[in-house]
Amino acid sequence: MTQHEVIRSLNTGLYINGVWTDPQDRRSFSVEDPSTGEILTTVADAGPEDGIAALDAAVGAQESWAATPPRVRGDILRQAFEAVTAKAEDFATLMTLEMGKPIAEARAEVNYGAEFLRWFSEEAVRISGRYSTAPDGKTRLLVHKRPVGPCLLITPWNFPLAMVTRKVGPAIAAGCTMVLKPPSLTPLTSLMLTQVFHEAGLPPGVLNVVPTASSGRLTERLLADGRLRKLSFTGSTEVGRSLLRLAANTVLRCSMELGGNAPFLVFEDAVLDHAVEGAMIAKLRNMGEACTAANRFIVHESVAADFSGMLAEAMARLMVGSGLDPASGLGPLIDEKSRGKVDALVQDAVNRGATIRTGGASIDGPGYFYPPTVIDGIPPEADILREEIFGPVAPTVTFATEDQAIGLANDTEYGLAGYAYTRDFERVLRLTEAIEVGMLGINTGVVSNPAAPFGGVKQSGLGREGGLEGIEEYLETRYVGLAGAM
Ligand SMILES: NC(=O)c1ccc[n+]([C@@H]2O[C@H](COP(=O)([O-])OP(=O)(O)OC[C@H]3O[C@@H](n4cnc5c(N)ncnc54)[C@H](O)[C@@H]3O)[C@@H](O)[C@H]2O)c1
Ligand SMILES: O=CCCC(=O)O
Repeated sequence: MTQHEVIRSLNTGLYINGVWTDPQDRRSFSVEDPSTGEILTTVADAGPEDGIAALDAAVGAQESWAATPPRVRGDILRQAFEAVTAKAEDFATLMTLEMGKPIAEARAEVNYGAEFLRWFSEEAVRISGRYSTAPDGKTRLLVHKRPVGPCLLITPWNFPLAMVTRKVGPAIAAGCTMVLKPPSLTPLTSLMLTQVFHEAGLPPGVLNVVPTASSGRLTERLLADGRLRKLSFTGSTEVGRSLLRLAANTVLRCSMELGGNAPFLVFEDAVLDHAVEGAMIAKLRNMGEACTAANRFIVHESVAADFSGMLAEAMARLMVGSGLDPASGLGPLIDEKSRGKVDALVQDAVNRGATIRTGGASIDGPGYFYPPTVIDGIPPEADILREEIFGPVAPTVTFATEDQAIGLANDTEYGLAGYAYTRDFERVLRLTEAIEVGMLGINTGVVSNPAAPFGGVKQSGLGREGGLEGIEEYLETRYVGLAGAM
C-alpha cells in the first residue's frame, strides 16, 4: 500500500469488547509526522469513562479466556505473527510515518516485534507447575500457575510495535485480558496491530485499546479500580515512579521498563573498528531514542582520541533526512520538545568546556532533525552524563584504570543496559560481575533479543520482558496443600 492507503486503511476509533467505536462520534487528537510536522490523521480520544468501559470488557472476558486451552491461545498468537509478517511493509511504512525512524530500521522492528508474538505462541503451552511431598511426608504440595487477571498495559512512542507485542504477547499466552493504552504520539501502529488480532479471532474483551491525549486522567481512574490486577508500564522513570505511587493504593502487581543511561566502555585492547561499529548501533539505532542507547562513552585514555575521531567520521557520513527515503541513515527526533532537550544537554556540556567533534546544533527547516554529534572533554558535572539523552549525541569521557572505568559506569541511578569492548577474557568476567545493569553486551552494540530477559536494575525498572521470564510477569503462583490418606 502507499503511505496514504496505509493511513486510510486504519480504524482510528477505540476498540472495546471486540467492537470499534466510530471515531466521528467523539473528541479526537491528531498524530503528526515528525519529518514534516504535518498532521497524518486524527484518532479517537478516550476519556476515563472509556477506560472503565474497556476494563469492564476485560473483566467480563477474563474467566473464559483463562479457561481457553493454551494451544488455542498460542495458535491465535501464531496467526497474529503470520499476519504481521505478511503485512510487514505496511507496518514499517506506518511506523516510519508516525515515529520517523528510517524505513530499514522500521522493517527491523517489524521482525523484532513480530518475534515476540511467535516466541509467546510457543511459551503459551509451556506453563508448568509441580507436585511434591512436604519434608514431613504428610502433605502433598501442588503448585500451579494462573493468569494474574486483567492488566493495564502502557507503552511508549519509540518502538510503536515491539513495545506492544512484548506485553500483549505474554499476556495473551498466560490467559490475561487487558486494556492497552498506546502512546499519544504514536498510537497508529497499535491500532493496526489491534486489527490483526481482531482478524486472528481473539475473543471480544481480551484486548481493549484506548488511545488518549489525557493519559494521566485515564490511567489514574483505572489504577484506582480494584478489579485491575496488574500494571505493565514502559516509559520514563519519572512517569514510572508516579504510576508506582498510584499502584501502591491497590497493591497492584507492577512491571516497569524504565529509562537508561547506558555506559559504553572501550578498553585499550579493544579492536577499535569493531568498537566504532558497535558504537554506531548502540548510539544511533532509533536516532538514539532507545532506552538501551549508549549514553556515555567511557574510553581508555590511550585510545580515546582515535576512538572519538573514528566515531565522528563514521557519524558525519550518515545522511539525515525523512525515514521514508531509503538513503537516510538518521530520521527526525519525535518532537520539538525532545529536540530542544537534546540540544540543551549539548549546549550545557559545551558551556562547561566540552569540545564538539561533529554536529552540535539543530538542523533548520521542517521536521525535528538533529545531526549525529560527538563531543569529548566532558567535565564530570555536565548534565549530559547524568540524564538520558534520547538523541544522536555521543559524549565521551576517559579513564586510566579498569576500576575507574567501572566506577564511572556505575555512577548513575539507572541500570538498564551496558556495553564493553575488550579482548581480555578475565576482564570480561570481572565486568560481568561488577557493572550494575540488567543487560550487558560484550563486543556487541545490541542487547535486544526476544529470547532474552529484557529489563533493568536500580531505577531502570522492575521485572523482565521476553525470554523465559517474560510470561512469568503475567502469572501468579498458587499452592494447594493436599493431606495424605486419612
Ligand atoms: N526499559 C525499557 O524497556 C524501555 C523501552 C522503551 C522506552 N523506555 C523509556 O521510555 C522513555 C521514552 O518514552 P516516552 O517519552 O513515551 O515515556 P513517557 O514516560 O513520557 O510515556 C510512556 C507512556 O506513558 C504515558 N504517560 C505519560 N504520562 C503519563 C501519566 N502521567 N500517567 C499515565 N501514563 C502516562 C505516555 O502517553 C506513554 O504511553 C525513555 O525514558 C525510555 O528510556 C524504556
Ligand atoms: O527503548 C527501549 C527498547 C529497545 C529494545 O527493545 O531494543
